[in-house]
Amino acid sequence: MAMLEVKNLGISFGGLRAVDGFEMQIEKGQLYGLIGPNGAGKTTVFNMLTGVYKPDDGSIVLDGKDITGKKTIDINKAGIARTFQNIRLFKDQSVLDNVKVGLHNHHTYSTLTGILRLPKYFKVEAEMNKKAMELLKVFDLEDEADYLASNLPYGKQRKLEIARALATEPKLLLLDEPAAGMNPNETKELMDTIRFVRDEFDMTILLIEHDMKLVSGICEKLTVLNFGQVLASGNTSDVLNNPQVIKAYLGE
Ligand SMILES: Nc1ncnc2c1ncn2[C@@H]1O[C@H](COP(=O)(O)OP(=O)(O)OP(=O)(O)O)[C@@H](O)[C@H]1O
Repeated sequence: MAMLEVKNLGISFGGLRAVDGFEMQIEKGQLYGLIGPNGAGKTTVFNMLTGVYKPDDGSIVLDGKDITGKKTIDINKAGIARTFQNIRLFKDQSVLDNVKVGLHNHHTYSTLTGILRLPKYFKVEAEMNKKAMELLKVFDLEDEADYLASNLPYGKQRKLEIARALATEPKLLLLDEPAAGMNPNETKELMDTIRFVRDEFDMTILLIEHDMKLVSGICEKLTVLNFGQVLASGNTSDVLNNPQVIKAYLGE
């Protein structure tokens, strides 16, 4: 069974058919890329996968469970986590607290327990601190646990965003232009991080990216969107050598 199976997905904004007849199948553990020119509909696909937009047509099945049209919070609980094109951390909170926000999906106590500081509160908090520190260690961020998120350099903020997404224990991780605004060294390090996350967490990853070096370097499969429709999909090297793809996108 595929980890993600998308069939005939479509959405319109007023008269604009932003995504039409979109299909995609991602197997467990795959590193999959969604590429295409500006305005092709890539982020709109992410927004439908994560419940930000409700699709007009089609179906989205995650690990055998139909999640089409569900709310963002329920989709996250079902197992999809994402990062954004523009980093969206809680900038005034510590690095540690940013990861703990993600952990709240699975570690909970009632509001009353929190207010009254009942024993369960301390137990759950201690567990969350331990788990969050473990995740920060994986990303080499443990020394900065008490820093404000906004004080981290750009590349580390990206890592922290990925760590926070992983804290929700997703089955599928969506990365929206993770290399945006990065210099070549930061991009190289990011590629290592993404590969590491896939291997270490046995994670399935779908990413949107314009940086062809990153795409050809780490993605095993690609889908190309053009004017809201799938132009090509398949193995990365086949897709990147497809004359239609070169004409519509790579030849720009
Ligand atoms: N909420 C909305 N209301 C109206 N139009 C929208 C909305 N969201 C997206 N669109 C339109 O849908 C089309 C696809 O946009 P989208 O942001 O998905 O493209 P993209 O492939 O992610 O582009 P980029 O690579 O520039 O990020 C665009 O024409 C965009 O203007």
